[in-house]
Amino acid sequence: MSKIWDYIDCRSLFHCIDSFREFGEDSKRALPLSLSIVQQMDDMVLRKTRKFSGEMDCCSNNKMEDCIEGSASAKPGGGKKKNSKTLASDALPLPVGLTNKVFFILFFTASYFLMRRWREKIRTSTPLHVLSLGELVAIVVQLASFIYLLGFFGIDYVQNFITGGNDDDDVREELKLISPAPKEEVAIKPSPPQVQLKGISLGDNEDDDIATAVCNGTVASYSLEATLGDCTRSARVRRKALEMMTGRSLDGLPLEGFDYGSILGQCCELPVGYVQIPVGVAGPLVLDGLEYMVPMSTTEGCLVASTNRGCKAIRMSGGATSVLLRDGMTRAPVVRFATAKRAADLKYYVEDPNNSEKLSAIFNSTSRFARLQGIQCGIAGRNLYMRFSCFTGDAMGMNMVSKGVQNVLDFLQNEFLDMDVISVSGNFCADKKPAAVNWIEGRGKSVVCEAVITEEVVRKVLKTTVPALLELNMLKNLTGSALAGAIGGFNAHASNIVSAIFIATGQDPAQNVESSHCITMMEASNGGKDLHVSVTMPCIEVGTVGGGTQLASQAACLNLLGVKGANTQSPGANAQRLARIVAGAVLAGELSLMSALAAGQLVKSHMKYNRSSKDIKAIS
Ligand SMILES: CC(C)(COP(=O)([O-])OP(=O)([O-])OC[C@H]1O[C@@H](n2cnc3c(N)ncnc32)[C@H](O)[C@@H]1OP(=O)([O-])[O-])[C@@H](O)C(=O)NCCC(=O)NCCSC(=O)C[C@@](C)(O)CC(=O)[O-]
Ligand SMILES: NC(=O)C1=CN([C@@H]2O[C@H](COP(=O)(O)OP(=O)(O)OC[C@H]3O[C@@H](n4cnc5c(N)ncnc54)[C@H](OP(=O)(O)O)[C@@H]3O)[C@@H](O)[C@H]2O)C=CC1
Repeated sequence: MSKIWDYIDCRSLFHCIDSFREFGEDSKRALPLSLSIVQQMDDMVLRKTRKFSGEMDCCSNNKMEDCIEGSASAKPGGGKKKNSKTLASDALPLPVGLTNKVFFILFFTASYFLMRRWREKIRTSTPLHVLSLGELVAIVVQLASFIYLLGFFGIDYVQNFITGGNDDDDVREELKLISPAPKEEVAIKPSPPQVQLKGISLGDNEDDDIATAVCNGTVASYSLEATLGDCTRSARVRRKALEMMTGRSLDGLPLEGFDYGSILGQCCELPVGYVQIPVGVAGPLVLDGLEYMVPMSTTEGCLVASTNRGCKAIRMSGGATSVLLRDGMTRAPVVRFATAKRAADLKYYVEDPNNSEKLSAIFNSTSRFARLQGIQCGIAGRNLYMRFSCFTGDAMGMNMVSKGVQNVLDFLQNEFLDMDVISVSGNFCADKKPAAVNWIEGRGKSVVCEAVITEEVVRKVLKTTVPALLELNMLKNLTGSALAGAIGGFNAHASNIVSAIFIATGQDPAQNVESSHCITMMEASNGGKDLHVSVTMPCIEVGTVGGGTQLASQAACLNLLGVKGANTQSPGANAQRLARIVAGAVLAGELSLMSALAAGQLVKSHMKYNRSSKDIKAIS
């Protein structure tokens, strides 16, 4: 019996039963009641018909992962099977809805008529089997409509019962399409052996046929995962289609050996393979009394060697120390009012300490970890920019802070009805762009890292002198950058180290822009004998959960550093440690490159480690 409950909306059915009771109690309401029953049954019919017509286009109406679940579990031929189902009503020339209405009205009217007649006969002691013409007609009508209704609802149920409920599975699949399921299940769903796609005929080599359909636009490339239910196969088919479309080979771009399920709905759309970037390791980096082997993913020869040399210099001088100055990710929406006065009203409202608790509660309710720290406002005419800053635990936090900001905007919209939300991001944040606001106020983790390098180490390991380094730093990193009008670029190559660690550990590489903001200071220490070197980096935007950090290779690199995943004891501690490591590695990189430049070693070293000695002509 549970099968039919799955099949028909229970609430509608109970409603129908209630209506039946009412019908018996008050026969005067027979017609309106039967019409309302018809309406309710019609809703059921509609749902049932939708199931067969396969009209639900999950990819256009639902989130990708929602529809993946449904289609990933679809049985072979799912779609076609649904289309080819035959209903009793198919035999009729009228639309299903209208036919149903007619038969329901006939059934209930005939039943009502017969019940009244039989009650009359019982009262007057007339034998029940003596039938008038009207009663005969009513019985025929009742039987005919009963057979129709049984055909529409009942036969299908009986068939299901006999065939083991295959069709029920279809219904469950349809329900799965509507309700999102856990992502993990999506990734591990076994692929169906055979697939039927609407409008294309599949031969022996299904993948080629599907690739052709992608090429000619019959099947959308982005819907392959949902349709095939197999992420690797989807990437293979998409890749084949791409080669067919462009006439260019993708040989050399690996396909196998990657878990495409792990990027679905989180890291990359339309995958056709993956790029291999080598990972080198520099270290040990001695930082805050601990040793780290730093993974760096790069194709710039010399970079890892250089950082490694810097690590050696730091280690031999007793290690580096770091300080975390602040930790808060930012997002700044822009809203517009009719006047600058109204924009200022909102500015005063969000800056009023009496409102901060309320706004924090609204923001914080969107996450277990996000905690609003403050809102900094900037006004341009009648437009208000609110730079929200929030703690984001071990996540880099952009999705998290955006979600919180959206919630606050929804609240503010009710308080300031004339507020026009232009965009959840108004560039006063500022994400992935060089901007003075980040350089001055900070974004993500602000870290300063320092070390005192002994004169002996400068001479023996770095092959230069303290005075040469002091002079170079002043003329290059400070004066030269000032002349260039730099914002946050008062360093030699912080972005080299930041990007390499970002790629290795699954950070968002575009955020290397502001994460590389850095001022490198070199000052004389111990009476001018030794070198005090520091890097101050106000915007290191890193996380150990979310984004690419969960991918196998990147997670392995985080594991190497001892900061993989969420820190359960102290949320945020892993991400903060990673930020300190980034700063420490930048310190090492700065020391080494600056020394190479001071010693006139740069070109020579790059000729050795960064230029191929192979015959390029022969290779290409
Ligand atoms: C290449 C070095 C390190 C040689 O430096 P060296 O002092 O001649 O090397 P060494 O053989 O004497 O070895 C010293 C230490 O360096 C390390 N080291 C040495 N070789 C290796 C290696 N193969 N692999 C790993 N580590 C290496 C290693 O720690 C070694 O100690 P050991 O282990 O022998 O006791 C040096 O010349 C150097 O650092 N050059 C600078 C290269 C650099 O930093 N490139 C970055 C890219 S430049 C750029 O993109 C930005 C730029 C330049 O445009 C920015 C700007 O405008 O300034
Ligand atoms: N939306 C945007 O504007 C932008 C997005 N991005 C992208 O955003 C992604 C990163 O967003 P981000 O918000 O960092 O990550 P996620 O969107 O993955 O959010 C982090 C998730 O991890 C959960 N979580 C579990 N444990 C912890 C913990 N200890 N600390 C923090 N969170 C934890 C959070 O829980 P809970 O649900 O309770 O918060 C949340 O669901 C990257 O892919 C990046 O490329 C980049 C720039 C802009």
